[in-house]
Amino acid sequence: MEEVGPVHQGLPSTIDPWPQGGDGVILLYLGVRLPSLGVLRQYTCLDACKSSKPEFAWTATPSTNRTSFPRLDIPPWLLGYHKRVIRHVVNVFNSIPSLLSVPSARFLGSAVLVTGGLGYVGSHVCLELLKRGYTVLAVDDLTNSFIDVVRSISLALEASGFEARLSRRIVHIPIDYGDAVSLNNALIFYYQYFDVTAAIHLAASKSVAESLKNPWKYYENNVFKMGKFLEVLGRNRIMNVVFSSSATVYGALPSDMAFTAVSEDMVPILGPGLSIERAVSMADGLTPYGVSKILGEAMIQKFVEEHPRRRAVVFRLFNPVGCDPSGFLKETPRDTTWCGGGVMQMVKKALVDDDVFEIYKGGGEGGDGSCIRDFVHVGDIARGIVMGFQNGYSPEGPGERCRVYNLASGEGVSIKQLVEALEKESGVVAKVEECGSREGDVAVSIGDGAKIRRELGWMPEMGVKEISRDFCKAYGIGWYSGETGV
Ligand SMILES: O=c1ccn([C@@H]2O[C@H](COP(=O)(O)OP(=O)(O)O[C@H]3O[C@H](CO)[C@H](O)[C@H](O)[C@H]3O)[C@@H](O)[C@H]2O)c(=O)[nH]1
Repeated sequence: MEEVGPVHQGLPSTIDPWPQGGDGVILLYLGVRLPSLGVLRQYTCLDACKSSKPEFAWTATPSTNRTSFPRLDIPPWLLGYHKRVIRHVVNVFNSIPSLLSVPSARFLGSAVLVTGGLGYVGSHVCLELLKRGYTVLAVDDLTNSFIDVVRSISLALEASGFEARLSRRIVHIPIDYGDAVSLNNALIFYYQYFDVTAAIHLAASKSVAESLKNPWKYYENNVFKMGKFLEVLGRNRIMNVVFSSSATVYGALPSDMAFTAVSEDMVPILGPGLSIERAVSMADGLTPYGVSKILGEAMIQKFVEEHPRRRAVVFRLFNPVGCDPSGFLKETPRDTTWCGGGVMQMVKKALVDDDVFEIYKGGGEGGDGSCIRDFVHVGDIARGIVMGFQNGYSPEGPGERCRVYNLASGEGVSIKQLVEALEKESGVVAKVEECGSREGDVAVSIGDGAKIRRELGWMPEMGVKEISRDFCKAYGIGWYSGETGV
């Protein structure tokens, strides 16, 4: 079998592997030789480099603050011969400068593992963790994100008035969260520096429509890989887990209950007392994406049951929208067809590129003909997730070791109302067209937020106005086209 190569091997060639550090931000290269991993390349964004602390002075020296290391290129004609032996020799040569730049192992405090850490919700969660002084290990294979997000997070952190401090750092681990061997090796490596105490699992394929076309991708990415991931967490004794599930587990409600705000107990987590058949009948009209999330929740429950010290919080996210108020951090999906083509991106096309925005039919009787969603500002979502993660440690927290919460505002907003709010905030009028309903869409989705308010004290701080304002600011739409941070 082919030896496991460098972990960034599968990345598209368009990615600049050596991004430049921004103003006041130094991107640090850490190269480490691990037995089965080849040369593991990490980019560490250390705001701490600004610190005058002597133990970090080395990070700013010219030898480590460079954007590329000398590499030995293998001529193609040589590749055919004794491929593995040659690669091994080359790796040894290549690892010499890396080894010279690695600090001696020392304990730098605790860290939180965030899968999908450079994605839309993930990057905002990383920002929230950094604001609260945590070190973040962001696992992200860049299939639906870009390396530049690390820099955006740093800029947003600075813009939010948080001074760069030694205790705040984000490390990007460019691997697939379901690649158990690489993840395990990365954790073994980082345990030299950090005590990885918790994992926030956000990585997933997330399009309802795509899951109908290609269900196997959803079972693979959201279920099978998650099983391997939990096994790695168990092996590395990570006891606290937060899992982002979705409102999609509720499916569609009967028409006489269409405007009911769904509560957590309407679809409990699958377990011995609740079979999958029963769950599917409770949540009518489930899509493969919905099933993958129901199974994910069940796996988290099982993970917790297996060890008395494990705790988990499952969040059912309603529609995350908006951007960080700084304007530096926004949704930058690589896949703009499915997992990045949410409603806001579609309205943006109409506002900026003069496209026609298609309003899908839904909403039920008494509505305005468009679907109704419970939109939650992504900053509020991130704050809720971090509150849940912190509460997981708290002995005073609610007794159950695996808890489930809706991350919902409790208020329904129609798509037409959302478009109006964006038009008002930007000063641009969008061309719209009313169409038939979209396959897999539920007409109304509103979550009951009473439980999370009661137990965690979370409630959204921003509504549709702030969502529209921050979105227009981040993308420089209409009146915001001259703003900084765009
Ligand atoms: O061009 C468009 C795009 C969307 N919509 C409408 O806007 C609403 C939101 O659509 P999104 O595609 O943004 O989001 P969904 O509600 O379909 O899905 C979202 O919520 C789900 C939970 O219900 C999952 O969590 C999923 O990952 C997340 O993207 C839907 O009613 C849809 O009909 C339009 O009218 N026109």
